[in-house]
Amino acid sequence: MSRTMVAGNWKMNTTPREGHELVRQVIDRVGTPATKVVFGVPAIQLMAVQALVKDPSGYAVAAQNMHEEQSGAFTGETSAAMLADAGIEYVILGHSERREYAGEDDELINRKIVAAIAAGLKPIYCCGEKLDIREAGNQEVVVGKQIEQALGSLSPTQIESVVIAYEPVWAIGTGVTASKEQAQQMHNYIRRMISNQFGADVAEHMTILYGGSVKPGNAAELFAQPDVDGGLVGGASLDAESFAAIVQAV
Ligand SMILES: O=C(CO)COP(=O)(O)O
Repeated sequence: MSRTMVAGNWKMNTTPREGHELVRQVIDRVGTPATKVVFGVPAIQLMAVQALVKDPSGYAVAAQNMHEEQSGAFTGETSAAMLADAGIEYVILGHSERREYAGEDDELINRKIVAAIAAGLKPIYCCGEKLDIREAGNQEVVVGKQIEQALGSLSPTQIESVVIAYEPVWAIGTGVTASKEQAQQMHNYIRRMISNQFGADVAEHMTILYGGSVKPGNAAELFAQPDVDGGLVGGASLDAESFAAIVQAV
């Protein structure tokens, strides 16, 4: 099975009407994709977009967050079971914006990942270093620690549901992308880490996405790296033409 994927993370953008039009235009342009294509949409659009992507095959929907508890008095929150029952396949967890603005850390993200997998969802786990860490050359130590805390407790069966997205914080929304060498080096480090802990077969099948200013102009060279299996795309996923071009770059 191919491990490639292009996922859009719309963040807090698009009204339901705009989202509907965006998905329709992407499907119009791409048709049946040669890679898995995922729309990470605002909560209010999950079910409508899920209904839109049933046909043609190759598309799926991701939530952008969920709560770690199964149910209860958590006003405003969404549970893993709710997402799974709505037919949602993926959930983005640990995005740097949630770490920054909602104070999420890898201990909490680990609990969310475990809850997501238990409900049958596939977590897209985001990790990545800030600029000062990169400048000090400590990116592998920091990303390694994030992955250890968030994924280290998983069983070999649980880890098979996980997609990892490496998103250097300094590249998100800045227009500055990691070079293909920087991306490949970190992705290879992550794959070796997964191999050491969970075995070569798990590592070989794991989808590791790059995120951070992916655009039609840089997608092909990033995705051509042996350990870069596709992208998690923010700004460029909001434009059907750009997103379709990135999908076609895989
Ligand atoms: O955060 C991102 C995807 O989750 C990346 O965002 P940009 O593609 O806008 O840099």
